[in-house]
Amino acid sequence: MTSIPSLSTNASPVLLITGGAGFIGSNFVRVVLETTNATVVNLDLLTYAGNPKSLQDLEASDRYRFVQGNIGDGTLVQSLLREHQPSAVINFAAESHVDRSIDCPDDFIQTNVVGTARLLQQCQAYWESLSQDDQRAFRFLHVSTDEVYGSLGAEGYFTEDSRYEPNSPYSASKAASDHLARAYHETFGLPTVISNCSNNYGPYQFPEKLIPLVTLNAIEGKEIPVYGDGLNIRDWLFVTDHCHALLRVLAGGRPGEVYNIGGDAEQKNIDVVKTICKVVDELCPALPHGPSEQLIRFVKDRPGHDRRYAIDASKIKSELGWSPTVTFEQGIRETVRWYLENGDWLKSTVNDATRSRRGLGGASTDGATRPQTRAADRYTDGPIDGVVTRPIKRFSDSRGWLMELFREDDMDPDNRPVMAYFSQTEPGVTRGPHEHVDQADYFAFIGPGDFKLYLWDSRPDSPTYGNCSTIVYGESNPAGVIVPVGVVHAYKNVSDHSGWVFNGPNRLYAGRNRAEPVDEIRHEDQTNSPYKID
Ligand SMILES: Cc1cn([C@H]2C[C@H](O)[C@@H](COP(=O)(O)OP(=O)(O)O[C@H]3O[C@H](C)C(=O)[C@H](O)[C@H]3O)O2)c(=O)[nH]c1=O
Repeated sequence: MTSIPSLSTNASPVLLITGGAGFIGSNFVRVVLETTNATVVNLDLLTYAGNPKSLQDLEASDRYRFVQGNIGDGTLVQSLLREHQPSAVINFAAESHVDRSIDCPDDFIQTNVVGTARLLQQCQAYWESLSQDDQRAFRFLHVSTDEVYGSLGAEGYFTEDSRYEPNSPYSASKAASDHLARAYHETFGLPTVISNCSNNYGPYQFPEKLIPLVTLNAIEGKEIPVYGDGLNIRDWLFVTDHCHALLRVLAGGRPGEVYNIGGDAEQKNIDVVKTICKVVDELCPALPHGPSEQLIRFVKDRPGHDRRYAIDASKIKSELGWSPTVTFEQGIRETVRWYLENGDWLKSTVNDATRSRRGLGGASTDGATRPQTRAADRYTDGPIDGVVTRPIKRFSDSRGWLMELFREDDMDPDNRPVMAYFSQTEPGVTRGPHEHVDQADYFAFIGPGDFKLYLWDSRPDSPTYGNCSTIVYGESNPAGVIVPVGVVHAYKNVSDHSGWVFNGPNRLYAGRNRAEPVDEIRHEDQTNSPYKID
């Protein structure tokens, strides 16, 4: 049993673990409860990558307490510290996916930089309130990444003395948080320790990262995106090996020090992908799509893609007696098997937010004024936020009847039609999937007959990102529809007659002679696009 220092006020150690519902955090909580006598308070905001199901089986334990909340919430953190009197705070809470940080850096700055700063501030105040003995026992362990060191060439390794050269918004935000943890030690004496690890893999990893994403796509027969030439190198660390290393750092790491944690398992990405494909084929011989390797697609490279990461872990090995125990081959097999056996966990994860994918059928990202839409890897049936359906109203008097599609005063001013056109659609004809770039699309299917409307939510910031739905409109369901910017849509005439579609844009063609297009309609014409309906 690993021995972790406790405070004089507690019989056994109490750990405040932040981000404990995420991938590494949840594995760490499990390892702590299994191999120590510590009690865990898990503070996690439950963003898209945090899943309470990862720890559901531990909920009954009297050594485990879950609190939903933000590390940046000073009042909450202060009350947790006062109430539980932890002997250590282990900070896993972070936004961690490089691709997301490229698409949307703000959350990374907010959580990783501002959040860590606020957490440190509260920990500092708490630490100052402790007795001298308890101050000596206390640790703030900041869990970080080797990406802060930038990219290696073909030779060499990252050591604890390597220069910080972060290349992505993610690694820059982690670098900033490392500097803050270091500064709190240097300036205020808070006993902070920083660990920088290589790429983790194993159970409970959100399927946006390479290994779970490839595993799932191979199982489901979906294309497997490999960025660039596939020759980038990562050092792979099995997650439980990492957790045991962190326990050693907690028990014996010296305040103000940095420990690099690596798996001694350098692999080219393409080799990782091929190994996963082989293991999937072997464990699932009956898959209909044949050798999984045929799903591999080389796609556009990640911007600023670091070429190689490799860690020299000799400090933690010699000082704290830790070494990785799981080989890459064993770890991959165990991971693939876990994903095959844990469909329920996966469903609970990917229903809320789906795996990100750069390069496969994604909408182009070259225009700064365009919305940041991105094709999800997988779409699941579900409602789509912001799509509005309005019944078509029919009014009549002695002069005849009138159909009203949209009423100006119950529409958003941005969507009020200023022009209109009708188009005719033949039976069986599909209008190609497209999205509008700067204004909502609103239309009504007039009939005769029915049209099937297909919708895909491709807005990464949307609460229903990754959902798709189909709705039949027209004769059997007379309605007008408003489709927000960034929701890809297509429609197909499913009736036996030609039918009419009314479209009411507010400024599709503006200017003299209506010749100048204002809104841009972007068609999904990439061969790998998931937006296919025939
Ligand atoms: C998702 C994906 C990735 N890749 C490539 C990009 C990388 O060269 C490699 C691994 O990518 P991933 O996004 O899984 O991980 P890294 O960008 O190396 O970063 C990871 O390891 C460090 C230490 C952290 O600190 C990050 O939090 C963690 O996400 O595969 C592809 O080729 N295709 C894909 O679909």
